[in-house]
Amino acid sequence: MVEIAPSILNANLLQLGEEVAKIRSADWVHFDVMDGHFVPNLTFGPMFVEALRQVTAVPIESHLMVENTAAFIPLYAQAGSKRIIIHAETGNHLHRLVQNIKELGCEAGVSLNPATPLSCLEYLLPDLDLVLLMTVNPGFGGQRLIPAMYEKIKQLRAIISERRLSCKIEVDGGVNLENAPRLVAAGVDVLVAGTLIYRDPDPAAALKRLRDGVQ
Ligand SMILES: O=C(CO)[C@H](O)[C@H](O)COP(=O)(O)O
Repeated sequence: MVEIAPSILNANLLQLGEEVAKIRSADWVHFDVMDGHFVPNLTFGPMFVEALRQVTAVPIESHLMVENTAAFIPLYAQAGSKRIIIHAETGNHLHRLVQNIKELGCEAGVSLNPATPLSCLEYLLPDLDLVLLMTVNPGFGGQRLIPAMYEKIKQLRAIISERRLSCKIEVDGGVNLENAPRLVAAGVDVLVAGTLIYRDPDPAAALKRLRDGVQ
């Protein structure tokens, strides 16, 4: 079963509670944390996770697009994230950071920017619950998926299968109804979708269309 994780980046931020209520059939709420340094945009602090947790039963995954990853992990864990995803490009001690996430009781994911090779995860893959492959350069919603990422997904799927690992593959950026079946065929388990869902006048219907298109 493919999982769907709507990104609230392009939701109506003045009505965030209502916006999240519209995606109650989602598997995850994808929460984009940007610090204005690692990416050229700035978004939500941990208090937003805490507030959203009061109004939704859908688990929250926090995607930390920040430079100081070590400092932010505990804040987003304590705020109630079920999964924390950090960037390989930011961590000098990626293995230690992944262990920190797990010690705090969260699932651990590592994200790779489009230009970052899969090889940097060779010794870490068995420890991961999820690898998030960025299919756009992070920072903004509404970009086009980079076609070279299909091959990257296939290669990661082959490595996970060959090594008999249980780690899931998630993709983020430019997911739409046309490319979603191809992404799933390449080996994706979890689709992040922001613009597709929240730029639709009926986010619940958009979520259902995406799900129906890939099941
Ligand atoms: O991490 C992100 C941006 O860095 C967002 O989750 C992503 O861009 C959402 O993409 P889209 O709006 O294309 O669905």
